[in-house]
Amino acid sequence: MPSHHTPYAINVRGLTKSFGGRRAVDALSFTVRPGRITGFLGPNGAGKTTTLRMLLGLVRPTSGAALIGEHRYEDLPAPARTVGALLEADGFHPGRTGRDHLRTYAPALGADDRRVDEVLAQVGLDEDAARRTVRGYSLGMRQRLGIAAALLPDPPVLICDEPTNGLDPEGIRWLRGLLRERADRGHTVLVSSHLLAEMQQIVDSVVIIDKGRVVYDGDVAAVGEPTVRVRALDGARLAAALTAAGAVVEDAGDGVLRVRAAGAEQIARTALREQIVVTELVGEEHSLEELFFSLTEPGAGQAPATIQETAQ
Ligand SMILES: Nc1ncnc2c1ncn2[C@@H]1O[C@H](COP(=O)(O)OP(=O)(O)OP(=O)(O)O)[C@@H](O)[C@H]1O
Repeated sequence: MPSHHTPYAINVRGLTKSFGGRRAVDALSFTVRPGRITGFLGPNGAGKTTTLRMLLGLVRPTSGAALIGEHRYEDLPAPARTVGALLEADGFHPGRTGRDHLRTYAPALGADDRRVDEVLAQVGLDEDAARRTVRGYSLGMRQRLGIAAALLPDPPVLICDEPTNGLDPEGIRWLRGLLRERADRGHTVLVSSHLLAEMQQIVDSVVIIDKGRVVYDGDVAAVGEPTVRVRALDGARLAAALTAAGAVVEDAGDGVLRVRAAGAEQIARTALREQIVVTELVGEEHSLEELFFSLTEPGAGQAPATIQETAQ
């Protein structure tokens, strides 16, 4: 049997799910690597929850595969110990205390009472909270309890659907630390969310889907990298000079160059040295939010974007 510490990638291959005649998930393919936090983003109805449910063996794919490592969830030797999942934070018995809730699940997951107390502490539910019935929990406390349940077996794969729901800014910071710690231990972490600004702070990679298809799959660091938009009378010569100086230059069409790895001042100095007239020079910041809307707004292209393409 694989040890708790065996890393598992998540492999989604040609995954399709139709409800009636409608494709909620449409030939989706992406990989979630261990040792990173991957965000799974998309507008309402994009197919995020359906995809996560297929990964957890709760929904049967129409075709394609949703694999943990190379196995379907139900074919894993110890699925519940391998994959921790936070789906919706309302599957709790309202009359049961937080601690009792975890104790109910613990034996099947190979966790003892000490582990229950450990995860309660990890999610910031103190002794008073642990003794209270879930009926009196706030949404944020329920979310923390759901995360505690997912962490009980210390699983190498953690899948969370909208984990920031109900968390205040402090709670979001705490969640970020918790997910980071798991990724740093080589675990696989997949988190779905609508909260793009927060996701940009939390995740390393992002898979954006829209209408059941991947529209972006890449590093968040590449999304946030600033670029400079330049227009010059002799664009081709300026591009060559900038490239020679170590910048990454892309022809954005319509006479515009998009430059990376060089600031506006360096570009202006290069143009001055080469005696090229610059007619436009604008710094551009790229947020995940901006990318998200450019890819998912009505009329946005459906082809999977590369980092180069999305910078245009
Ligand atoms: N059991 C079901 N029967 C019929 N249609 C469904 C079912 N589950 C999901 N759908 C449809 O599939 C599409 C994708 O839904 P899904 O919940 O996966 O999207 P989502 O990205 O998680 O959205 P949200 O952010 O709103 O939760 C939607 O059009 C939804 O109505």
